[in-house]
Amino acid sequence: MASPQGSRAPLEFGGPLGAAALMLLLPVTMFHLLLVARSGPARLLGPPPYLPGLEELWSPWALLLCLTWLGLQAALYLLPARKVTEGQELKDKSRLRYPINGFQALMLTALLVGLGVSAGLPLSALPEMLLPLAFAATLTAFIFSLLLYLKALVAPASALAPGGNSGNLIYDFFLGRELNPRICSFDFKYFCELRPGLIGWVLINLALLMQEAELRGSPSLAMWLVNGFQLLYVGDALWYEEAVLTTMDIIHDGFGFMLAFGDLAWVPFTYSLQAQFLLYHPQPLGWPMASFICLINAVGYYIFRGANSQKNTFRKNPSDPRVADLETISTATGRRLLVSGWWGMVRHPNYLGDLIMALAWSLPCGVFHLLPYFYLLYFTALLVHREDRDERQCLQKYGLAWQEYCRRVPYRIVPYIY
Ligand SMILES: NC(=O)C1=CN([C@@H]2O[C@H](COP(=O)(O)OP(=O)(O)OC[C@H]3O[C@@H](n4cnc5c(N)ncnc54)[C@H](OP(=O)(O)O)[C@@H]3O)[C@@H](O)[C@H]2O)C=CC1
Ligand SMILES: CC(C)CCC[C@@H](C)[C@H]1CC=C2C3=C(CC[C@@]21C)[C@@]1(C)CC[C@H](O)C[C@@H]1CC3
Repeated sequence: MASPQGSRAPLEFGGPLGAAALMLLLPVTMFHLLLVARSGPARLLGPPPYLPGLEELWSPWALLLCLTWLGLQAALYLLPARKVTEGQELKDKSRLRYPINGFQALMLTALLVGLGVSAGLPLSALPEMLLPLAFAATLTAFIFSLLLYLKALVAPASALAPGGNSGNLIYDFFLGRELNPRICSFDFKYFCELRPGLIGWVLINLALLMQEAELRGSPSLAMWLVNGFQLLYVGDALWYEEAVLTTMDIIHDGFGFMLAFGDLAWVPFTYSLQAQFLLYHPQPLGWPMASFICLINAVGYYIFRGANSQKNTFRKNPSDPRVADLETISTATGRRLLVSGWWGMVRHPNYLGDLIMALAWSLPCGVFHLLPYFYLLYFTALLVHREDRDERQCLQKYGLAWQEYCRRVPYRIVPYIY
């Protein structure tokens, strides 16, 4: 099958073999983490405490809950939005329209959950259901990816993603064939990237905090910090929702198993690992250390937000007074590249801020277990790989100008180190 560009895009993620391995490895890792987090020794690198049988994984109630959650988030997505914005230009020169109401969905979910809890909804029972819920989410992601693959078979060539159309079934199923699968104006990738998984993540965190309060009288300081930091991160992503429209996931990647599983299962069940760990392994944390960790998170957030906002402002309007004085390089495409400000420090300052925050999310869990640092380790690998993919795409897009940028700003993520 020809790629939509006529020539085949180079294979990523180790080709079909790498894709097959990841499809197996990612769910296995997620279940390993869920099992180990609740075990006494909580050893990241040891074997799981036991292997759960199907009766422990499969629950029709969990599947129903998972589908109800998706239905609720879809209904909130369809509510009137404060703004409808246009995405990047597509190959056929058209632009898709996207509702900007993610933050509103977060607030309405908080309201509904608050009403539910005060009416007796047993939210603190959620942690006991994490295993069957994760299984239901994985199953849903798998079936959803299958439907997306089938939908792509009847999509016009112009709707296909640059990668994900190699002709190899496993590779294409993993990467995703269609760039922006939609039914009417409902955009599946945009919806999944920001709503059910991210909001589900903070809801699971909250349930863990409530269960800790039930078990020990009140939530620990460590649990408050993890909940607060991660709520800030999710709130920020939904507040600046429009920025996701320029990420490579939306512009470049198809919607397949990688993103469906990542969004619907991986994010809520592994990103909540620190809170899961704290429920079963309470950690003493004093105010001086807590203040220091808050400072680290604040520094990370400052860099992350500063860098992302600077680029987004510049891309929207290069003459905006907040960015008009920054030094730039012209490119043959007509777009310019920032070479001063945050983007003159390293080539991905936003990744640096994100990694500093990831460290702050693990530190409340102490330094005697590796498990709560899983996110930091995985995220470092993800961002290094992502940075490499982005560099290749930018080199292709900007050619000599990108080489000049790399010469002027030699470090990728960490100044003087990487
Ligand atoms: N928590 C998580 O699991 C994850 C979080 N993230 C976070 O999401 C955010 C978005 O990340 P991501 O989509 O990977 O990438 P970026 O937001 O870093 O976007 C990269 C793009 O920015 C543009 N760009 C690069 N350099 C410059 C420059 N000097 N001047 C102007 N534009 C430039 C290029 O696109 P163009 O020129 O076409 O505009 C490039 O393709 C980040 O903060 C990241 O940390 C990302 C992945 C996972
Ligand atoms: C499981 C796989 C190895 C990879 C799955 C990757 C996905 C989990 C991530 C790909 C890009 C993401 C982004 C975000 C969350 C994680 C995924 C979906 C954000 C929404 C997180 C908040 C930031 O402010 C914006 C991010 C955009 C990219």
